[in-house]
Amino acid sequence: MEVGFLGLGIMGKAMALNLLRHGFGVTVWNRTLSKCKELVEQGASVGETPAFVINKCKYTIAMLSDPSAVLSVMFDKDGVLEQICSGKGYIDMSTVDADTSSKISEAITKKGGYFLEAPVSGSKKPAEDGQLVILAAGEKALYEEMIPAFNVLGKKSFFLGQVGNGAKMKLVVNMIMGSMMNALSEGLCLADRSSLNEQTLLDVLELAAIANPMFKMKGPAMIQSNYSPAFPLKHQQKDMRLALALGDENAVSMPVAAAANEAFKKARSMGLGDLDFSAVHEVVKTAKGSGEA
Ligand SMILES: NC(=O)C1=CN([C@@H]2O[C@H](COP(=O)(O)OP(=O)(O)OC[C@H]3O[C@@H](n4cnc5c(N)ncnc54)[C@H](OP(=O)(O)O)[C@@H]3O)[C@@H](O)[C@H]2O)C=CC1
Ligand SMILES: O=CCCC(=O)O
Repeated sequence: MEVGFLGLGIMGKAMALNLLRHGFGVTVWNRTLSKCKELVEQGASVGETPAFVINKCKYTIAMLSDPSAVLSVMFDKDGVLEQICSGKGYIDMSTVDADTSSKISEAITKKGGYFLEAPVSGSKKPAEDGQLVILAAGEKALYEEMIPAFNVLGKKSFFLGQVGNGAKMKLVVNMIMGSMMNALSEGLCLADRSSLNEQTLLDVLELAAIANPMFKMKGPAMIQSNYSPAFPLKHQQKDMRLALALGDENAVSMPVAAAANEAFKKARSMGLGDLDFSAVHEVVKTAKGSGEA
Protein backbone atom coordinates (compact mmCIF):
# COMPACT_ATOMS: atom_id res chain seq x y z
CA MET A 1 0.00 0.00 0.00
CA GLU A 2 1.27 3.47 -0.96
CA VAL A 3 0.54 6.41 1.36
CA GLY A 4 1.42 10.08 1.49
CA PHE A 5 2.46 11.54 4.84
CA LEU A 6 2.29 15.27 5.67
CA GLY A 7 4.05 16.46 8.84
CA LEU A 8 7.21 14.90 10.25
CA GLY A 9 7.24 16.24 13.81
CA ILE A 10 7.73 14.01 16.84
CA MET A 11 4.69 11.90 15.97
CA GLY A 12 4.66 12.07 12.19
CA LYS A 13 8.27 10.99 11.88
CA ALA A 14 7.76 7.97 14.16
CA MET A 15 4.55 6.97 12.38
CA ALA A 16 5.97 7.34 8.88
CA LEU A 17 9.07 5.33 9.84
CA ASN A 18 6.84 2.64 11.24
CA LEU A 19 4.86 2.41 8.00
CA LEU A 20 8.12 2.16 6.02
CA ARG A 21 9.41 -0.60 8.32
CA HIS A 22 6.23 -2.56 7.63
CA GLY A 23 6.59 -2.41 3.85
CA PHE A 24 4.37 0.57 2.99
CA GLY A 25 5.50 2.89 0.22
CA VAL A 26 5.59 6.36 1.79
CA THR A 27 5.88 9.78 0.14
CA VAL A 28 6.58 12.43 2.76
CA TRP A 29 6.29 16.21 2.94
CA ASN A 30 7.22 18.52 5.78
CA ARG A 31 7.13 22.34 5.93
CA THR A 32 10.79 22.27 6.99
CA LEU A 33 11.94 20.09 4.13
CA SER A 34 15.26 19.07 5.74
CA LYS A 35 13.31 16.89 8.18
CA CYS A 36 12.50 14.53 5.27
CA LYS A 37 16.14 13.43 5.00
CA GLU A 38 16.04 10.69 7.63
CA LEU A 39 12.88 9.27 6.11
CA VAL A 40 14.46 9.21 2.65
CA GLU A 41 17.41 7.27 4.09
CA GLN A 42 14.84 4.69 5.20
CA GLY A 43 13.27 4.43 1.74
CA ALA A 44 10.68 7.22 1.59
CA SER A 45 10.14 9.49 -1.42
CA VAL A 46 9.73 13.24 -0.98
CA GLY A 47 6.98 15.46 -2.29
CA GLU A 48 7.83 19.14 -2.54
CA THR A 49 4.32 20.31 -1.68
CA PRO A 50 1.19 18.84 -0.09
CA ALA A 51 -0.50 19.12 -3.50
CA PHE A 52 2.27 17.00 -5.08
CA VAL A 53 1.80 14.27 -2.46
CA ILE A 54 -1.98 14.22 -2.90
CA ASN A 55 -1.58 13.99 -6.68
CA LYS A 56 0.80 11.05 -6.31
CA CYS A 57 -0.97 9.02 -3.61
CA LYS A 58 -4.43 7.52 -3.32
CA TYR A 59 -4.29 7.89 0.48
CA THR A 60 -2.59 10.71 2.40
CA ILE A 61 -2.19 10.97 6.18
CA ALA A 62 -1.58 14.32 7.94
CA MET A 63 -0.02 14.74 11.40
CA LEU A 64 0.26 18.49 12.00
CA SER A 65 0.51 20.67 15.08
CA ASP A 66 -2.81 22.48 15.44
CA PRO A 67 -5.93 23.85 13.68
CA SER A 68 -4.05 26.67 11.99
CA ALA A 69 -1.44 24.28 10.53
CA VAL A 70 -4.13 21.85 9.38
CA LEU A 71 -6.12 24.63 7.66
CA SER A 72 -3.02 26.11 6.06
CA VAL A 73 -1.88 22.77 4.60
CA MET A 74 -5.40 22.24 3.26
CA PHE A 75 -6.31 25.64 1.82
CA ASP A 76 -3.09 27.56 1.08
CA LYS A 77 -1.27 27.61 -2.26
CA ASP A 78 0.08 24.16 -3.22
CA GLY A 79 -2.16 22.72 -0.52
CA VAL A 80 -4.15 19.50 -0.36
CA LEU A 81 -7.29 20.99 -1.86
CA GLU A 82 -5.58 21.74 -5.18
CA GLN A 83 -5.24 18.05 -6.03
CA ILE A 84 -7.81 16.18 -3.97
CA CYS A 85 -10.41 14.56 -6.20
CA SER A 86 -12.66 11.58 -6.59
CA GLY A 87 -11.09 8.31 -5.47
CA LYS A 88 -8.58 9.93 -3.10
CA GLY A 89 -8.66 9.63 0.69
CA TYR A 90 -7.35 12.16 3.22
CA ILE A 91 -6.81 11.06 6.81
CA ASP A 92 -6.09 13.76 9.37
CA MET A 93 -4.52 12.29 12.52
CA SER A 94 -3.66 15.68 14.08
CA THR A 95 -5.43 16.79 17.28
CA VAL A 96 -7.86 19.56 16.32
CA ASP A 97 -11.39 20.65 17.25
CA ALA A 98 -14.53 19.31 15.58
CA ASP A 99 -15.16 22.60 13.69
CA THR A 100 -11.75 22.50 12.01
CA SER A 101 -12.26 18.87 11.09
CA SER A 102 -15.70 19.61 9.66
CA LYS A 103 -14.31 22.44 7.49
CA ILE A 104 -11.69 20.07 6.09
CA SER A 105 -14.27 17.36 5.55
CA GLU A 106 -16.65 19.66 3.66
CA ALA A 107 -13.94 21.02 1.39
CA ILE A 108 -12.68 17.53 0.51
CA THR A 109 -16.13 16.08 0.01
CA LYS A 110 -17.09 18.95 -2.31
CA LYS A 111 -14.21 17.94 -4.58
CA GLY A 112 -15.27 14.30 -4.54
CA GLY A 113 -12.60 13.05 -2.10
CA TYR A 114 -13.05 11.01 1.09
CA PHE A 115 -12.20 12.24 4.57
CA LEU A 116 -11.48 10.54 7.86
CA GLU A 117 -10.34 12.21 11.07
CA ALA A 118 -8.23 9.85 13.14
CA PRO A 119 -6.49 11.54 16.09
CA VAL A 120 -4.48 9.28 18.33
CA SER A 121 -3.93 8.62 21.98
CA GLY A 122 -0.37 7.64 22.86
CA SER A 123 2.86 9.54 22.50
CA LYS A 124 6.30 9.25 20.90
CA LYS A 125 7.17 5.74 22.17
CA PRO A 126 3.79 4.18 21.30
CA ALA A 127 4.10 5.85 17.88
CA GLU A 128 7.52 4.23 17.41
CA ASP A 129 6.20 0.88 18.59
CA GLY A 130 2.90 0.94 16.68
CA GLN A 131 0.92 1.03 19.93
CA LEU A 132 -1.28 4.08 19.39
CA VAL A 133 -5.02 4.14 20.03
CA ILE A 134 -6.79 5.49 16.92
CA LEU A 135 -10.00 7.51 17.32
CA ALA A 136 -11.47 7.60 13.83
CA ALA A 137 -14.64 9.21 12.52
CA GLY A 138 -15.98 10.22 9.13
CA GLU A 139 -16.14 8.11 5.97
CA LYS A 140 -16.58 4.50 7.06
CA ALA A 141 -15.40 3.08 3.73
CA LEU A 142 -12.12 5.00 4.06
CA TYR A 143 -11.76 3.75 7.63
CA GLU A 144 -12.02 0.20 6.38
CA GLU A 145 -9.53 0.80 3.58
CA MET A 146 -7.07 2.23 6.12
CA ILE A 147 -7.22 -0.75 8.50
CA PRO A 148 -3.91 -2.25 7.21
CA ALA A 149 -2.15 1.05 8.03
CA PHE A 150 -3.98 1.49 11.35
CA ASN A 151 -2.99 -2.05 12.33
CA VAL A 152 0.65 -1.04 11.90
CA LEU A 153 0.31 2.33 13.65
CA GLY A 154 -1.89 1.31 16.55
CA LYS A 155 -2.88 -1.39 19.00
CA LYS A 156 -6.59 -0.56 18.70
CA SER A 157 -8.79 1.51 16.39
CA PHE A 158 -12.23 2.89 17.24
CA PHE A 159 -14.70 4.05 14.60
CA LEU A 160 -16.82 6.72 16.32
CA GLY A 161 -19.32 7.73 13.62
CA GLN A 162 -19.68 11.17 12.07
CA VAL A 163 -16.86 13.70 11.57
CA GLY A 164 -16.16 15.56 14.80
CA ASN A 165 -16.65 12.60 17.13
CA GLY A 166 -12.99 11.55 16.85
CA ALA A 167 -11.82 15.11 17.54
CA LYS A 168 -14.15 15.43 20.53
CA MET A 169 -13.14 12.07 22.01
CA LYS A 170 -9.47 12.98 21.70
CA LEU A 171 -10.03 16.36 23.41
CA VAL A 172 -11.92 14.76 26.30
CA VAL A 173 -9.10 12.24 26.80
CA ASN A 174 -6.41 14.94 26.72
CA MET A 175 -8.40 17.22 29.02
CA ILE A 176 -8.41 14.44 31.61
CA MET A 177 -4.71 13.77 31.02
CA GLY A 178 -3.76 17.44 31.46
CA SER A 179 -5.69 17.66 34.72
CA MET A 180 -4.08 14.44 35.97
CA MET A 181 -0.63 15.78 35.12
CA ASN A 182 -1.28 18.83 37.30
CA ALA A 183 -2.55 16.62 40.14
CA LEU A 184 0.57 14.45 39.92
CA SER A 185 2.77 17.54 39.98
CA GLU A 186 0.99 18.96 43.04
CA GLY A 187 1.28 15.56 44.75
CA LEU A 188 5.03 15.40 44.11
CA CYS A 189 5.45 18.93 45.51
CA LEU A 190 3.31 18.17 48.54
CA ALA A 191 5.26 14.98 49.26
CA ASP A 192 8.58 16.80 48.93
CA ARG A 193 7.55 19.77 51.11
CA SER A 194 6.16 17.34 53.70
CA SER A 195 9.57 15.65 53.93
CA LEU A 196 8.36 12.53 52.11
CA ASN A 197 10.39 10.78 49.42
CA GLU A 198 8.93 11.53 45.97
CA GLN A 199 10.01 8.19 44.49
CA THR A 200 8.29 6.41 47.39
CA LEU A 201 5.12 8.34 46.52
CA LEU A 202 5.40 7.01 42.94
CA ASP A 203 5.94 3.47 44.28
CA VAL A 204 2.80 3.78 46.41
CA LEU A 205 0.78 5.21 43.50
CA GLU A 206 1.81 2.33 41.27
CA LEU A 207 0.17 -0.13 43.66
CA ALA A 208 -2.89 2.00 44.35
CA ALA A 209 -6.31 2.21 42.68
CA ILE A 210 -5.13 5.31 40.77
CA ALA A 211 -2.08 3.57 39.26
CA ASN A 212 -1.62 4.55 35.62
CA PRO A 213 1.06 4.35 32.94
CA MET A 214 1.45 8.14 32.75
CA PHE A 215 2.41 8.54 36.43
CA LYS A 216 4.85 5.64 36.07
CA MET A 217 6.42 6.97 32.87
CA LYS A 218 6.58 10.71 33.66
CA GLY A 219 7.02 10.72 37.46
CA PRO A 220 10.70 9.68 37.74
CA ALA A 221 11.80 12.20 35.08
CA MET A 222 9.79 14.96 36.79
CA ILE A 223 11.63 14.30 40.05
CA GLN A 224 14.86 14.87 38.09
CA SER A 225 13.42 18.01 36.38
CA ASN A 226 13.95 16.22 33.06
CA TYR A 227 11.36 17.33 30.51
CA SER A 228 12.75 15.98 27.26
CA PRO A 229 9.77 16.41 24.89
CA ALA A 230 7.57 13.47 23.93
CA PHE A 231 4.35 15.47 23.99
CA PRO A 232 5.18 19.20 23.75
CA LEU A 233 3.55 21.34 26.41
CA LYS A 234 2.32 23.86 23.81
CA HIS A 235 0.21 21.09 22.25
CA GLN A 236 -1.21 20.00 25.61
CA GLN A 237 -2.23 23.62 26.29
CA LYS A 238 -3.84 23.78 22.82
CA ASP A 239 -5.82 20.65 23.69
CA MET A 240 -6.94 22.08 27.07
CA ARG A 241 -8.04 25.26 25.29
CA LEU A 242 -10.02 23.31 22.67
CA ALA A 243 -11.53 21.00 25.31
CA LEU A 244 -12.61 24.00 27.40
CA ALA A 245 -14.26 25.49 24.29
CA LEU A 246 -16.12 22.19 23.84
CA GLY A 247 -17.17 22.50 27.49
CA ASP A 248 -18.45 26.05 26.80
CA GLU A 249 -20.44 24.82 23.81
CA ASN A 250 -22.10 22.13 25.90
CA ALA A 251 -22.45 24.18 29.13
CA VAL A 252 -20.24 21.73 31.02
CA SER A 253 -18.54 23.28 34.02
CA MET A 254 -14.88 22.19 34.15
CA PRO A 255 -13.12 24.08 36.97
CA VAL A 256 -10.41 21.44 37.33
CA ALA A 257 -9.51 21.57 33.63
CA ALA A 258 -9.66 25.38 33.68
CA ALA A 259 -7.15 25.50 36.54
CA ALA A 260 -4.89 23.01 34.74
CA ASN A 261 -5.09 25.13 31.59
CA GLU A 262 -3.93 28.19 33.56
CA ALA A 263 -0.88 26.25 34.73
CA PHE A 264 -0.05 25.20 31.15
CA LYS A 265 -0.50 28.79 29.96
CA LYS A 266 1.82 30.01 32.70
CA ALA A 267 4.37 27.37 31.63
CA ARG A 268 4.17 28.63 28.04
CA SER A 269 4.72 32.20 29.23
CA MET A 270 7.84 30.94 31.03
CA GLY A 271 9.19 29.65 27.70
CA LEU A 272 8.51 25.97 28.47
CA GLY A 273 6.19 25.30 25.50
CA ASP A 274 8.62 23.12 23.55
CA LEU A 275 9.44 20.92 26.54
CA ASP A 276 7.37 17.90 27.52
CA PHE A 277 3.96 18.73 29.02
CA SER A 278 5.26 17.40 32.35
CA ALA A 279 7.30 20.65 32.53
CA VAL A 280 4.16 22.16 34.05
CA HIS A 281 5.82 20.80 37.19
CA GLU A 282 8.10 23.86 37.11
CA VAL A 283 5.03 26.11 37.42
CA VAL A 284 3.56 24.11 40.29
CA LYS A 285 6.94 24.00 42.09
CA THR A 286 7.38 27.76 41.91
CA ALA A 287 3.75 28.82 42.49
CA LYS A 288 3.29 31.52 45.14
CA GLY A 289 2.21 29.99 48.43
CA SER A 290 3.94 26.68 47.78
CA GLY A 291 7.27 27.92 49.14
CA GLU A 292 8.41 28.16 52.74
CA ALA A 293 5.75 28.59 55.43
N1 LIG B 1 3.66 14.32 20.70
C1 LIG B 1 2.68 13.59 21.18
O1 LIG B 1 2.85 12.85 22.17
C2 LIG B 1 1.32 13.59 20.56
C3 LIG B 1 0.89 14.58 19.72
N2 LIG B 1 -0.38 14.51 19.19
C4 LIG B 1 -0.86 15.55 18.28
O2 LIG B 1 -0.27 15.26 17.02
C5 LIG B 1 0.03 16.47 16.31
C6 LIG B 1 1.54 16.52 16.02
O3 LIG B 1 2.21 16.47 17.24
P1 LIG B 1 3.81 16.42 17.33
O4 LIG B 1 4.35 15.56 16.27
O5 LIG B 1 4.12 16.13 18.73
O6 LIG B 1 4.14 17.94 17.02
P2 LIG B 1 5.50 18.61 16.53
O7 LIG B 1 5.44 20.00 17.07
O8 LIG B 1 6.67 17.76 16.84
O9 LIG B 1 5.31 18.65 14.94
C7 LIG B 1 4.38 19.52 14.36
C8 LIG B 1 4.35 19.32 12.86
O10 LIG B 1 3.43 20.28 12.30
C9 LIG B 1 4.13 21.02 11.29
N3 LIG B 1 3.59 22.38 11.22
C10 LIG B 1 3.41 23.26 12.22
N4 LIG B 1 2.87 24.41 11.76
C11 LIG B 1 2.71 24.25 10.42
C12 LIG B 1 2.19 25.07 9.39
N5 LIG B 1 1.71 26.30 9.63
N6 LIG B 1 2.19 24.59 8.13
C13 LIG B 1 2.67 23.35 7.88
N7 LIG B 1 3.17 22.50 8.82
C14 LIG B 1 3.18 22.96 10.08
C15 LIG B 1 5.57 21.02 11.73
O11 LIG B 1 6.42 21.35 10.64
P3 LIG B 1 7.90 21.92 10.89
O12 LIG B 1 8.77 20.72 11.10
O13 LIG B 1 8.21 22.68 9.66
O14 LIG B 1 7.83 22.81 12.11
C16 LIG B 1 5.70 19.56 12.17
O15 LIG B 1 5.79 18.70 11.07
C17 LIG B 1 -0.48 17.60 17.22
O16 LIG B 1 -1.80 17.90 16.83
C18 LIG B 1 -0.47 16.98 18.61
O17 LIG B 1 -1.39 17.59 19.49
C19 LIG B 1 -1.21 13.46 19.43
C20 LIG B 1 -0.82 12.45 20.23
C21 LIG B 1 0.44 12.45 20.90
O1 LIG C 1 -1.96 14.02 22.55
C1 LIG C 1 -1.04 13.48 23.17
C2 LIG C 1 -1.28 12.32 23.98
C3 LIG C 1 -0.08 11.83 24.70
C4 LIG C 1 -0.38 10.50 25.33
O2 LIG C 1 -1.46 9.93 25.12
O3 LIG C 1 0.51 10.01 26.04
